[in-house]
Amino acid sequence: MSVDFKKYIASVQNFPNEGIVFRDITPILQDGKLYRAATHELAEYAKSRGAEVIVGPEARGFIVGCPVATELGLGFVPARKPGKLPRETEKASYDLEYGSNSLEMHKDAIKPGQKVVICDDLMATAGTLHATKELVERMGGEVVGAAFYIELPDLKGREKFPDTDIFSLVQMEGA
Ligand SMILES: O=P(O)(O)OC[C@H]1O[C@H](OP(=O)(O)OP(=O)(O)O)[C@H](O)[C@@H]1O
Ligand SMILES: Nc1ncnc2[nH]cnc12
Repeated sequence: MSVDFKKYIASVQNFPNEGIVFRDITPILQDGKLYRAATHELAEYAKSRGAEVIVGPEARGFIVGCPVATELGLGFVPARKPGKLPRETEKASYDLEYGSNSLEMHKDAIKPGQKVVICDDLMATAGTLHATKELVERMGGEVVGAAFYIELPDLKGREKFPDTDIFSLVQMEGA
């Protein structure tokens, strides 16, 4: 099934801050066929990259990445916001379109040499991708790709990762 996913993304002006156009994927999630189709496209991509594990940043990266992992029979590793993981962690900080934050992963979550595809709903400035990739690499993992429902090309996230393969279902103009 070839789907025009853009039709199902809601654009909300001035959320969460003035000047931001929030791209809301919940209309995709609440339709079982669309959610499955989006998951399937990301799973085909991850398979083509030879993914051995899927990593997703909290929170929307869980919604996007977990079904990709289960479709492929792979494990899922969460990158969580600070203070949520109970065992020893690695931490990386990042800026995003509307603020800054940190992400943590359990230190033993990725095995040296393991091939990782990072999944998330959207790439804007790619600060989140940067932090997630840094955590994976600190543990000796290899990021073989990153997959998103939405990419905002005007924020030039892709240009920050000339050596990383990046896949997105749709590109949307504007910040
Ligand atoms: O490319 P960037 O500029 O880093 O922005 C993209 C990130 O921003 C959003 O997450 P957010 O931190 O708002 O968290 P949420 O998933 O918990 O809503 C989105 O889900 C991406 O992870
Ligand atoms: N414009 C945007 N819409 C939804 N999530 C985002 N995360 C960062 N920028 C975003």
